[in-house]
Amino acid sequence: MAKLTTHPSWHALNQHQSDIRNVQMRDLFKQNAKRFEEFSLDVDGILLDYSKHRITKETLSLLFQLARDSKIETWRDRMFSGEKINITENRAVLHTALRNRSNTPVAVDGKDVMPEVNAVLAHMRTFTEQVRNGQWTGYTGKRITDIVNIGIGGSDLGPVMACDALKPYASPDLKAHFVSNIDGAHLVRALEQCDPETTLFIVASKTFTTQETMTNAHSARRWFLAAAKDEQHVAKHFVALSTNAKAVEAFGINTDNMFAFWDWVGGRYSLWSAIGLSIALYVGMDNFEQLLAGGHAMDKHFQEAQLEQNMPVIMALLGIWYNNFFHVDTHAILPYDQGMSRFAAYLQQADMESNGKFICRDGSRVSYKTGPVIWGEAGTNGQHAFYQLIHQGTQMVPADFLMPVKSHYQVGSPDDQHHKILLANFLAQTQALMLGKTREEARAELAQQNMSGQALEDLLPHKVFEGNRPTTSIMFEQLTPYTLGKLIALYEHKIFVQGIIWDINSYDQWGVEYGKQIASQILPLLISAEAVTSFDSSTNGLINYSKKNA
Ligand SMILES: O=P(O)(O)OC[C@H]1O[C@](O)(CO)[C@@H](O)[C@@H]1O
Repeated sequence: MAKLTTHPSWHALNQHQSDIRNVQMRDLFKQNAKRFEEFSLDVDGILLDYSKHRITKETLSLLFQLARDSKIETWRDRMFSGEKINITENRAVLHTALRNRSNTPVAVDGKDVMPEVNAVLAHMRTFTEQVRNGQWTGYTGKRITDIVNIGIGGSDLGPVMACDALKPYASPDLKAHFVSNIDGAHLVRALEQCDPETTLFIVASKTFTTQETMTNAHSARRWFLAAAKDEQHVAKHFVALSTNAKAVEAFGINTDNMFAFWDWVGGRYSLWSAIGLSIALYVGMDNFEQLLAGGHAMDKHFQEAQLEQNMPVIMALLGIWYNNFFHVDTHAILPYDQGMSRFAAYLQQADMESNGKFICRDGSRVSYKTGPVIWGEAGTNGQHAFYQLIHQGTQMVPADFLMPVKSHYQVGSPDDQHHKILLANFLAQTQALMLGKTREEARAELAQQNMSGQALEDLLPHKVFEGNRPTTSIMFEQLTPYTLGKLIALYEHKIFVQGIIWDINSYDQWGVEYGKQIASQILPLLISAEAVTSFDSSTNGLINYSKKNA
């Protein structure tokens, strides 16, 4: 593939950026009453408003050309067809097969994976129904009341986020806990709320070797056996979600109670697989399948819509526009829905572990910026924390605002004031960020408040908002399992498109390994009594301080 920066569209975008960088969005809205209609898209109940961006029709057409120069459509088809596009691990990238509700054949190494996918889904259905209807009991015959998912990264963040988001669909008889951190506090605090007789542990690990997960799982097993006494009872209380049957067996979990998935499912793309078992237990298998159906609907849109009407492509290109042509460093995810309060954390892994890379697919170093820092918080909490910087800070922070029109929670009657206030804030923020407040407007406002003279002049500069700060608004009717599935898949494909344009492999994560390697060298040294001198002086000093004060 030709180097990104040599594409004519790249040069044209650089030139175009210098032509329009001072254009004000407020003027673009004044000049074109149809700006919203022209820069928004409604796909199967998800509305994407990208009119509050520093773009014109020309910007978009250059960006679409860049996507075409990067052969997005070809790469997309290669991914969906099961080609091994994860070149450093020689693996296909097929999380889309997990939610392939059309059940069309998808081949890896010439073999259709759909029968296996469907078999695991059927296993999940049988098991979740047994647990939820009380047929599956603990070792004393009591029904399961608590599930504890033990996993980390992709084996945790997706299930945590989805269970939180879909709480209105949850069974009132089942509480879900998530333990990820190796800090013992995480496990202890979860176990404090559980009874060994009625707790089911789900050990979720693709590799079944991850230090945090295996240590937590062994400690949970000890906690359980301290009460249950007999190893045979483990079978009723521990199930595994993994690709590694040998390690599952070695842990002592019957492989009948193992829910499999495959190496072509990346950890951060795995909530659609058996890793979603905690979601299926919590909200029921029908709802889990709705989540899959939503993901599949977005897959079809991504595959079938032309680039100009393609939601993930548009979002990816807007990200490229700011990242590579305005040189911004971050991207905020701001859901106005309390249930989505873990959505930014989920996308942090999905995006940053995928696109935080400086090496091109051919092994050379990139000469442009790749993935931004992803962060965020649920509205309106974020407003009272970091929005100040988004409004008046010195750096541009493009942000996605997400909001359901209807809430699951009606508070107060006759009309739900909470949700209306939330909606008003959502709408106000994006408008304020776009419009800003000019010196003249601020002056008039202060005068109206009876300020004048030097006092007014002193305060005036602090009251000015430059505006022109870009936001995307994503609205949908209600946060249902189907809609959540669509939203997650939307972001997954956005990440894919950006990775292809940046010419990096979005599906490995070698960067995570290095820290793990060093931790394994340090661990034995923490146990010995001798002072450590083998590392740099800072690391030696910190190790020796911790030993002295242990
Ligand atoms: O499911 P596993 O194998 O325990 O891995 C957990 C996580 O660790 C990582 O490899 C690195 O954080 C992630 O990609 C993965 O989601």
